Amino acid sequence: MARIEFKNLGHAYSGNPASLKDYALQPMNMVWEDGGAYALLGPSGCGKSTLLNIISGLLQPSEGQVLFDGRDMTRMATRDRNIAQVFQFPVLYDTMSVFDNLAFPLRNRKIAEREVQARVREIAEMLDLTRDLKQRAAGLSADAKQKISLGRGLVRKDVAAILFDEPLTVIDPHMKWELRQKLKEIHHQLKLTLIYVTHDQVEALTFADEVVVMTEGKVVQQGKPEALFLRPDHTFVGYFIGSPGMNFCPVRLEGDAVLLGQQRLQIEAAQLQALKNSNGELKLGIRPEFVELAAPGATGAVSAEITQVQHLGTSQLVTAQFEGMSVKARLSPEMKIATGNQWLRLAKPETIYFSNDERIGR
Ligand SMILES: Nc1ncnc2c1ncn2[C@@H]1O[C@H](COP(=O)(O)OP(=O)(O)OP(=O)(O)O)[C@@H](O)[C@H]1O
Repeated sequence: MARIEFKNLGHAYSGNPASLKDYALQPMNMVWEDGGAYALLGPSGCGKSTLLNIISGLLQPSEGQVLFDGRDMTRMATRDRNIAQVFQFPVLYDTMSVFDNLAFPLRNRKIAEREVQARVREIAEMLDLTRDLKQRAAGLSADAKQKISLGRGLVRKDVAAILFDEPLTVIDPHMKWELRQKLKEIHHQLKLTLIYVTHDQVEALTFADEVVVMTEGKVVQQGKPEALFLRPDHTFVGYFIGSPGMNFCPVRLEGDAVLLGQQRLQIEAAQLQALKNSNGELKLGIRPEFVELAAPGATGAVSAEITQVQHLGTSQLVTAQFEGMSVKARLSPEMKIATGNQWLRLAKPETIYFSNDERIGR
């Protein structure tokens, strides 16, 4: 396994970008630690496949370098990079048995047959494929075939990294959950460097130790799932992670007063200072999980109109309007909540402030 490093790495398919907008991947520095389990998360078209293909060597970046353990691999062919890749759809030999499919990457590298036998059985056991080893791949379901593709990705011990490109797309929802758990377990057992591409936040947050969030060709945050939830660096992370995502309200300063529309909001002194120090477009961000009902005129609260209360079993999802803005609150299922006028506390220690969409302050 290897530590993978990007040095000023960027890619523009046109070859001559005039501005940052022209990059599929904006120039960046980044490190993927040896043995780390990473998820690369972002919406369609944000540059995930471009990044993965640069690591595997299917694509040469238009600028910068890719290093494996300090060695420059930027111009190295795919076959010399020692990367295993698992795609959305099964890639295997239908006429071969499951065993031979799993053994293929090892036999191809002239690994001793005794070692092949042992390793294939080990991986088959991990993926619950032991019973199917003698079967021909052709007769198996799409789920089972994709498990074999995962096994083929995991079977070699000597790879620099394993790249998964939305590998659970064809798997049915129940088994998806099981396989995600399996991959996590396998990672802990084998200590592989894994990069798992997905546009599904649940998949990313359950699989990875570190999540890398991308939008419009840019990595906007790399961090542990809790950090993405509690301290998003960018409004996109607040919006994309969580269900529903973070609430955002534009705020403005008038001297020492923080205004949301016509209402004045009392906030902590340190946060007020951070707002005063920044000169961009300001927004308050709070997760629905942290919004509270408050007494009229309470510190950090605004007067709002509750327009909808949805009972969701383990919580109630409340929609409220004020000053032309809409916010959601996730509240306890036992509370009695009526529609109509109600004060909501939005300024709390958990509240994050953004300037030009980037987090400021604490
Ligand atoms: N071969 C190409 N030539 C020109 N532009 C491309 C090419 N491949 C991708 N792009 C563009 O680069 C940007 C990033 O695409 P990429 O496929 O990396 O995104 P993605 O996040 O993997 O999307 P998806 O989840 O839909 O696969 C997009 O705007 C896309 O249109």
